[in-house]
Amino acid sequence: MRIAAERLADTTLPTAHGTFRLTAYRDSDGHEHVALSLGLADGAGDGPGAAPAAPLVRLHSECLTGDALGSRRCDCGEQLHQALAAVAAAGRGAVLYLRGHEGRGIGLVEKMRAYALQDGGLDTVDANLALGHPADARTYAAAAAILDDLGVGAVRLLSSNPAKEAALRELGIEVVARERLTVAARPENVRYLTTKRERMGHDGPPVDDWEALLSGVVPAAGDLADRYGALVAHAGPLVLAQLGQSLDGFIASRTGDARFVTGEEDREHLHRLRALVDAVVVGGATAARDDCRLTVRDVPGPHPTRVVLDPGGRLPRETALLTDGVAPTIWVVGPQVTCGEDEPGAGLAPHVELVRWPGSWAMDPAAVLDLLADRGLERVLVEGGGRLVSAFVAAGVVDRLFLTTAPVLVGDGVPGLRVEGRDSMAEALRPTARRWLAGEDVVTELVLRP
Ligand SMILES: Nc1nc2c(ncn2[C@@H]2O[C@H](COP(=O)(O)OP(=O)(O)OP(=O)(O)O)[C@@H](O)[C@H]2O)c(=O)[nH]1
Ligand SMILES: [Zn+2]
Repeated sequence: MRIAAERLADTTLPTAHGTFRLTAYRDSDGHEHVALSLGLADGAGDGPGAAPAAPLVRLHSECLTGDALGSRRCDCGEQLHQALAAVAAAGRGAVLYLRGHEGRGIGLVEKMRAYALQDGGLDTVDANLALGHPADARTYAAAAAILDDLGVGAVRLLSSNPAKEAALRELGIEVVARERLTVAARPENVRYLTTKRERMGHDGPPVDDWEALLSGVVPAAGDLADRYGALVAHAGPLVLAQLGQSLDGFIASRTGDARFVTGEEDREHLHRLRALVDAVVVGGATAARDDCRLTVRDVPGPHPTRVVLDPGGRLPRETALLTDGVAPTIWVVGPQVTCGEDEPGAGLAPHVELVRWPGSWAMDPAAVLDLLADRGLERVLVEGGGRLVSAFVAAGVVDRLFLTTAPVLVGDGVPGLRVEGRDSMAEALRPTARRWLAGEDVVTELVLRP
């Protein structure tokens, strides 16, 4: 049964989008709603044969944080303004501002509790469920009653939510079309937008799969979801390793020329891995030889912290990692290394932290990972050179190894991955493998730890 919505006040409201008729209602639950409308009375007078097109209508759910405070966690504020602009442009229609809908009907305080759970990793649906609420507790009877009062029996609905359309139909309002409002995906809202699409049946424009993965959401299907979804979904510490080598197992020629063993697609893959981890680790000799930057350039995404394991302190002071300032760099040197005339680390750029490897230990992989974990860097990519990656693999600390092979034969040079020799094939390492083509190259992903 329709909740009566009583009309209590009628006035006008000049806004940035034009001057609307503003009508106030109270429903039988005590919620006070407003309708901002334009041209509805005019349209009603068109008479038979010249029936006006159904007006543009938005049922806007109250969202204090988005509508009034400009929150970027959701798309509500932008949708409200787009809807008002669309109705103004059409010259005929209404935006119903529905109270009691805050937090999809669970109220402001509960929505903020849900946000706190989302800060801890839950998505918007699971956060509601964890608090004992339905994913969506809104009802639209008051909205239908208000439309009735405004003389609107058929609408072109501004929404990406098919459930709203169905609810209005149930309540006897004809929905002749549904038109979507588009809000730009941003790092802060992409997870929310993706969850609405993937879990709440919204059919707004798709959020870019890579943006979704960067925000921790795994799209339902697609190459990127297949390749990187498991890494994104993996909770807790994660150690990845990656090497690009020739088919005969070299990462550089015998003069150290490493440009370029694998192709552009593999480099893009490497940049995606970098964007998905907290830190990348390289050996000092490799960093000195390649003067690499270890940043994310081929795809959107954050740069990882760069960690150079350099027992001999060979990294030249003018190298990009120590001078470019674009991402934090941790330079781990052996206990005996002197870094200049003065105090260790004197004169280093502010983005560089110098760590002296304590006393007698070798830079053993597990201890390196502990050092990084102490700094909150738990998702780590070990990316070169061959000896360093092999040492991490041999230490049994790598979860997944991405080994790209390029159809090139180098004959002699800097070796890529090396594992301990076995006497028989039966003893050889044969981990679960997945592979895909990256241009001319083959990426093989080996699952070393389940
Ligand atoms: N519980 C909860 N509510 C939220 C969250 N983010 C936004 N909301 C509320 O969701 C409501 C808006 O609903 P949406 O799901 O964004 O969109 P919709 O109204 O279903 O669909 P559209 O018509 O396309 O906008 C507002 O009342 C917001 O307060 C959240 O993370 N948790
Ligand atoms: Zn909102």
